[in-house]
Amino acid sequence: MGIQTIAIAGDHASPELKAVLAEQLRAAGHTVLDLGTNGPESVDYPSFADAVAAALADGRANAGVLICGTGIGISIAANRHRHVRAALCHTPTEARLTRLHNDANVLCLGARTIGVEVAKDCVATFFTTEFEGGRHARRVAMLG
Ligand SMILES: O=C(CO)[C@H](O)[C@H](O)COP(=O)(O)O
Repeated sequence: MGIQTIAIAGDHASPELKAVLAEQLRAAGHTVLDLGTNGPESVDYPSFADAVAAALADGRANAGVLICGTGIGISIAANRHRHVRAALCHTPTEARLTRLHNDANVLCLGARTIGVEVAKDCVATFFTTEFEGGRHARRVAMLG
């Protein structure tokens, strides 16, 4: 995917993992836009999905990472936005295939369901894998 400006956000389940992944992304040369949350207070994951979607829409970011407890709710919320292709990944294989086949622009992770090292591998794979195009471009275009 090349060097990106990456918006990262999540709910109250996310801050610890989010900090690790933000540091990993910075170390890889990306610019990171941290849209919160950064504390343990209970917050609502759809707001953070909306914040990353807005950053993609207005050009503040080219890609995103979203984290909630399972990654499920925040991926559902993110995919309500037509310009977002959010992929909930549990393995680097899924992260690779969703870039190759779906041109996913937001990686979703579950802070309560994934280990830190696997999450880091997902991030590393997602942001170094290019969309394959070809037959997949036709299908991605059909997503609207
Ligand atoms: O995973 C999530 C959504 O898919 C949320 O992180 C989870 O629902 C938050 O739960 P709680 O308010 O009990 O901490």
